[in-house]
Amino acid sequence: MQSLFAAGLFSDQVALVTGGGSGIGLATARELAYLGARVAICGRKMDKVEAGLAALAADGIPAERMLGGSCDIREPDQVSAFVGQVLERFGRVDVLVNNAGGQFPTPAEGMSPKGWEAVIRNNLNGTFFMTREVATRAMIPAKRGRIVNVTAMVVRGFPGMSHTGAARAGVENLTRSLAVEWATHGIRVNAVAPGNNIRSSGTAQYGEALLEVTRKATPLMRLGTPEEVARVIVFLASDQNDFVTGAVWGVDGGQPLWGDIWSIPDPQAEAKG
Ligand SMILES: CCCCCCCCCCC/C=C/C(=O)SCCNC(=O)CCNC(=O)[C@H](O)C(C)(C)COP(=O)(O)OP(=O)(O)OC[C@H]1O[C@@H](n2cnc3c(N)ncnc32)[C@H](O)[C@@H]1OP(=O)(O)O
Ligand SMILES: NC(=O)C1=CN([C@@H]2O[C@H](COP(=O)(O)OP(=O)(O)OC[C@H]3O[C@@H](n4cnc5c(N)ncnc54)[C@H](OP(=O)(O)O)[C@@H]3O)[C@@H](O)[C@H]2O)C=CC1
Repeated sequence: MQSLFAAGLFSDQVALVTGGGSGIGLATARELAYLGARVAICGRKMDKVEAGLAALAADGIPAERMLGGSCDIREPDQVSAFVGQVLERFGRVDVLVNNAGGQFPTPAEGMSPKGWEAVIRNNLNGTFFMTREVATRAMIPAKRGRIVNVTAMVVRGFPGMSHTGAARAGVENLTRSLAVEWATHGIRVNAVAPGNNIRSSGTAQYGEALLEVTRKATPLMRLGTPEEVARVIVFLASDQNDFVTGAVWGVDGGQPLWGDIWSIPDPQAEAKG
């Protein structure tokens, strides 16, 4: 593996990456580990976490520098237990990447209260629970930390997935609040918003036809990769970034600026039959 960043940039540091068993999370964990960090990854499904650990091992990361566990970020008890495991094993957390998340497509009018709540819990509540746990137990006592929240490109709303749009906007606002509240604790808090155009294990479920729609609505006329998102996350998580906090950085090929992204039906065309 080659990296844009200086070898050893994260030596002696510990990084916790939620949803680190697949996609953008795994690409981030790989880059951090390659740069010397000890990495802890988690997800709901242990088989995915184990596949992630195996991928890191295949890239030459020694077993003593990684830890994987099952943890549903929506459950405060599981979050507390996992953070406890990481602290017991590695003794500190320098970097937290809140990458775990996801949703399902549905028109707002057909969304049940449980469906709405499931996605808000997954993306907004889970991010807050993990952040608070890591900050209070590791970063605030150490007077040092870098948090990077992975959101989504929601500047034009998220028609067809309004629950996730609301949750991600909430995380962006949380990013700004905590950047100010915790500046005096030596903690920087930023967010990375991938465009809805990154080819990953996550977007595979949307199918090639929708991905083609989103590709054509991207000025750079291609889909992005998990590694391209990971590089921006890693920069923000590093000591090379010493004056950026409370920022939301898009990695989207210019998608917010141009093009019709959403394949939702045109209500007027529908009315005409
Ligand atoms: C239309 C616009 C599409 C534009 C497409 C553009 C191109 C792609 C852009 C993609 C951008 C984003 C990419 C990504 O985020 S990648 C990550 C991908 N991974 C995921 O998104 C999967 C995550 N999903 C989950 O983990 C779970 O589904 C979730 C946590 C969200 C819910 O699981 P949970 O176990 O909590 O939920 P329950 O099964 O208990 O159900 C609770 C209620 O929610 C309703 N529900 C759940 N899943 C679905 C579904 N797939 N479809 C419809 N409804 C769903 C369910 O019905 C429950 O409600 P009710 O009991 O009232 O029925
Ligand atoms: N790819 C894209 O185009 C875009 C992605 N994003 C966001 O980027 C992030 C990474 O997505 P991507 O890599 O593409 O997709 P993946 O589906 O590969 O990654 C999501 C990861 O999060 C984990 N996860 C989901 N919910 C939970 C939970 N409640 N607790 C713990 N872990 C959880 C999943 O593991 P498990 O299922 O085992 O829990 C999985 O490893 C997500 O937040 C996604 O919504 C945003 C915009 C666009």
